[in-house]
Amino acid sequence: MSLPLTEEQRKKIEANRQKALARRAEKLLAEHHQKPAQSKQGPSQNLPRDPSKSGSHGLFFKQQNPSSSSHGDQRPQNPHSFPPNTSEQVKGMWQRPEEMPTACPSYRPPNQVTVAGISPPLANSPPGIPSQQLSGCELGQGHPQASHETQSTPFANTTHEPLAKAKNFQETAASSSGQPPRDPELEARMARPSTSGQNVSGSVMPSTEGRLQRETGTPLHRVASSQQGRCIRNGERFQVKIGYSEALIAVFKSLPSRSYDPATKTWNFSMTDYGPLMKAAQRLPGITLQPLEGAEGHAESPSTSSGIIAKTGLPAAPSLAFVKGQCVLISRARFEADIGYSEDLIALFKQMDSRKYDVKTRKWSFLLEEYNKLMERVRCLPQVQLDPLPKTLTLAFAAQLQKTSLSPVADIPEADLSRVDSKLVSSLLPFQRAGVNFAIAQRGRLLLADDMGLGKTIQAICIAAYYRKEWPLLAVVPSSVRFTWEQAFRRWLPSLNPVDINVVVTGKDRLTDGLVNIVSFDLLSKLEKQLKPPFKVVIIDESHFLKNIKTARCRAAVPILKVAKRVILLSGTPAMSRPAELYTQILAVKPTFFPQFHAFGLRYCGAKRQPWGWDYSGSSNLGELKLLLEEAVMLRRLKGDVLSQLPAKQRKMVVVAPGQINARTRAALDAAAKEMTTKDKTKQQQKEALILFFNRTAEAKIPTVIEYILDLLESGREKFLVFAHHKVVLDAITKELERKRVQHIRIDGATSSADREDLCQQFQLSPGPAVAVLSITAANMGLTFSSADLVVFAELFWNPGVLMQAEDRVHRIGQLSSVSIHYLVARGTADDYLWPLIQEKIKVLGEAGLSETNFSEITEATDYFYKDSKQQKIYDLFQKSFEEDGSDMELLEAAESFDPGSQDTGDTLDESTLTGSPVKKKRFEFFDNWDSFTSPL
Ligand SMILES: Nc1ncnc2c1ncn2[C@@H]1O[C@H](COP(=O)(O)OP(=O)(O)OP(=O)(O)O)[C@@H](O)[C@H]1O
Repeated sequence: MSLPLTEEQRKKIEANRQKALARRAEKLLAEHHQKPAQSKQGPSQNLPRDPSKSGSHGLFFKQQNPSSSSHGDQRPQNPHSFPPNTSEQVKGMWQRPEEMPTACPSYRPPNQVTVAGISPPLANSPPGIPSQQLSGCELGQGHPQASHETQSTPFANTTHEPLAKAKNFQETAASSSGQPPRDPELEARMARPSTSGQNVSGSVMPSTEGRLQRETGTPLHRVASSQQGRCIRNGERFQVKIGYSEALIAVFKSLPSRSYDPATKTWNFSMTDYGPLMKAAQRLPGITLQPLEGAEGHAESPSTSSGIIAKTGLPAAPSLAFVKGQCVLISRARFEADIGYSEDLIALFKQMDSRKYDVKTRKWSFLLEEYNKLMERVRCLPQVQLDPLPKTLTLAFAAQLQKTSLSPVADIPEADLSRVDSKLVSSLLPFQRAGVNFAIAQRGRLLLADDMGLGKTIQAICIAAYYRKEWPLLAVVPSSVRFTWEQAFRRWLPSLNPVDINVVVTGKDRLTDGLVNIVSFDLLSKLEKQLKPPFKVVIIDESHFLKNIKTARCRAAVPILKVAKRVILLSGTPAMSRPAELYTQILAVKPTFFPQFHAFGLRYCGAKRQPWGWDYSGSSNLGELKLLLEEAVMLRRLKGDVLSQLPAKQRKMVVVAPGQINARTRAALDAAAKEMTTKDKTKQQQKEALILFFNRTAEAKIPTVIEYILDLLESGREKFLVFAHHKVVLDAITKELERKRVQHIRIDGATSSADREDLCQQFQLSPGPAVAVLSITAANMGLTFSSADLVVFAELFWNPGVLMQAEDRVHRIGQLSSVSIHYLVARGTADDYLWPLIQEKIKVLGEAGLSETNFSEITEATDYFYKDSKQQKIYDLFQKSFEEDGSDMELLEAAESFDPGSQDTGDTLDESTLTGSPVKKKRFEFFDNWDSFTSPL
């Protein structure tokens, strides 16, 4: 379940983000002023090849300079790059089609001339050059009184790919200065009066550029500013957004319908002036004006509006507008050209058999099998730059590029699972079996991102078991579920000898002792030196824990994953707020896809260059990212997709870490257990001992319970119920939720009836994350919490009827989902006896037809069998005590009044105990709706 943030939360998050950005910008600006020379010429800060060695991988990367590194061109690789000798063609100002390279034999664009040299010069600026970054350029600065200083283009902050054809030329011309490429012929021609005698350029150049030339002694081409802008339709009029250019303003002023809006500092015109304006703009050196989107067929488009030309007296010039765009994948079978208007391009598009025009988006799309043909022909249009699909995509969809399969989903073969324990294979639900097939088709490297509770564990164990010959296996899991994983291995792989399972509990344990080795994220970073030789099969549970490369856990895990042969990542919420969070997980599964973050950031994180570096916190091309992930990296099914295969309730026994019970509590527990089995005790004394044991159990479980709850929140669980019995446990949970500022309600024996209903409603209607902390005995009836689909029992209770009633607070009318129930069971505590007792009772009820569920079949297998007579005795005592009339009351009262502080065990509940685990770190920040990102387009 994943709900959107409230408006208030969004605002708060955005405000905080802006503050952080502003602080960072200030700091970097200050640094920049202190060391100007260094900032201009300092060594390039390339992204490291191995992001795991980067110290700056976070939401924002420090300023990079990809242009100067070996991987400088991190733009998508063009598999169809131009032959080097074509650079000469674009140096010349006027390029006739018949002079086109023979690489474009079939296509003849309409007879026209093009200005290659006026491609946006700043497109060549490497992302790392700071000169434009600090200029604070804005869109729409065509103010008549604007400063005459040379300004960067409004697009200076975007990463322009230069005309591929002009690459060599541009690299040499612009590499040292970052200035526009030189083309004397172009300059000479541009300086000539226009054929109409209306010397638009000439009227401007002497006054600005000529003056600059005189003052600086610098040739024109060195100081000429480049401006890129665009036309935006606004009802019957259109607006021009572009930086300041005196020449252009002169053009604007020559147009009859001109109007200047001081508020937006932009000029606008009626559509009758569109054609003349575009033509005049094309004649201005360094000015590139993107036409109105979807201007195809517009009677007044530049090259067809002869009527307008006659009206204004401007010459009939060929279409010289430079258009730039990119190819984007829109389905497994089709790609789209996301590009502005160009008559030639449209003519070319119309030659494609599979063309489709979307009137809504005004974009053309084609089958992938026509991709290569289209790209080849587009290269023949010098005034068009259509960036190819990233190489990663063309490789991932290679089959479709050859011959498009129109199937909306990939055909995945059925894997032969005969080598895996039949118990496991026969238990797989159909969608789980499909998950295993997908994993094996991906050669054991995938991100299994099924919704929570869909059984990622059983699938992961099956996939790992398929590669059993390559074991030993490493499973890296949150500390709170290490023993649950141990249980799951035992349950699903009976062929695995339990002694071969090694659960790493302390930093002194060996990581490689077992055939199956289970370790927490935090211990992994302490034990990483033991990882040689590397594990070939690795499972990472809750892999979103690795989203930030700066963390020790991620730095420890990523290198292991890169060299492992099989990598099984599991997460119900791989990214909670932004695509950048997916990067490390993609890197782990497919290290070759995006070896550098920057390329990923540019394509999918809406990377923006800021004065202080690159901001990767946004998102872009999400549909394409989803397709790529689904094709080659990730499998995600939502509960709703497979609801018919799920039971109404799924119970899970979570074995919580006994390692977190401190020595003092452990001693108290042992003493209480001993007390129960001491001979010659009266019945009353035995009962008192049992109550003490039960109370000590509550106290001992607190840290692990809290860790588990915080893990759930970090994993994106938004709304759930936590039932506990002892006041001390309820208090500790609510205190921690308050500390972490998690919305919560509490209903216990002290809550009035009126308040119960209000609190319940409050929880039901709460849009964001919320936890209901409930007393097992006071809130197990009469309340509806159907807006949650998860119930956690922090404590066990001896009466299964009460537990089931409590479960049914979410499993009731109004519940549309399958409900998950997690029972937290702590080894070495009263739970060892309560858990089998509960199961036994349910079995009896089931046999009598009084219970539709059977715990032992639905929940994880338990290995609670009593090895010695002492344990049997305790079990018997539990059974006897809880079956006798009145025992419940006695125990309830004892639990209510239990105060560990009064029994000199307060140290077990102090802050350090509660927060000594990794949970003390900031656990979650955003709960954006991941599903809106992954849901079908
Ligand atoms: N095929 C199955 N047969 C029996 N039990 C199953 C099956 N699949 C899942 N379960 C049970 O469903 C419960 C939830 O499974 P699991 O913990 O693997 O889900 P998950 O996808 O990892 O959820 P989360 O993301 O919340 O951890 C477990 O108790 C598990 O044993």
